[in-house]
Amino acid sequence: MEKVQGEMEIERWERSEEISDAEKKVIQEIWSRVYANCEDVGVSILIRFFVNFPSAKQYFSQFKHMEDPLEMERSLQLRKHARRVMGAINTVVENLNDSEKVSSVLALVGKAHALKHKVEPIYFKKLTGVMLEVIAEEYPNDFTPEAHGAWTKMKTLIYTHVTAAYKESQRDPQT
Ligand code: HEM
Repeated sequence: MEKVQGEMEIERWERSEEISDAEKKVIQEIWSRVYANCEDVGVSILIRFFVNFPSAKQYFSQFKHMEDPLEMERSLQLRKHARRVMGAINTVVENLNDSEKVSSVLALVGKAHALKHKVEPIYFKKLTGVMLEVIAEEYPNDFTPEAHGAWTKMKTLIYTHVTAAYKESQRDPQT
C-alpha cells in the first residue's frame, strides 16, 4: 500500500532519532519517579505551560480567562487534563519497546486534538518543552546530560507522531 506522508515522517524519524536501549532505560527510570507524583508534576507542567503560553488556555472552557496560577491549580478541568496527559505519556514510556503501541496511542491523541479539540499542533512542541524543563528541575540529580539527550528524543517522538496524525486527519478527515 502507498505510504502516506505521516508514515514516511515517522519512518524517517525512526532512522534518525532512534532511542537506544540504554536511553529507554534512563527514560523509564526517571519516569517512574515522575509518575509516582503523577498529579503534582502534571499540574506543575500544565500551569507552567499556561503561564508561559497564555494563548494555549483558549481551548479550555473552564479556565481560559484565569491568570492566577493558584486559581489554575484548583481548576478541575486542568487537573483532569494533567491526569490524561500523564496517563498517555505513561503508556508511551511503558511501551517504548513496542513501536506499534507507541504509534497507536499517539495517533489517537493527535487525531482527537486535531479533529475534536482543534488545537494548533505547535502547542505540543511547547508543552513537551515545558515538560522537559519541569522534570529537569524537579529531578536535578537524575537529569544527567545522557538523560537530557534521551528525553529530547522522547520529546521529538511525541511531536513527530502527533503531527503525523494531524496530517493524516487533514488528508482524510472522515476516518
Ligand atoms: C503530550 C501532550 C498531550 C496529551 C498526551 C494529551 C492528552 C489528552 C487526552 C488523553 C485527552 C482526553 C481524551 C480526548 O478527548 O482526546 C485530552 C483532552 C483535551 N486536550 Fe489534550 N493532550 C496533550 C496536549 C494538549 C495541548 C497542547 C492542548 C491545548 C493547548 C490540549 C487540549 C485538550 C483539550 C481542550 C481537551 C478536552 C478537555 C476537556 O474536555 O475537558 N491537549 N488531552
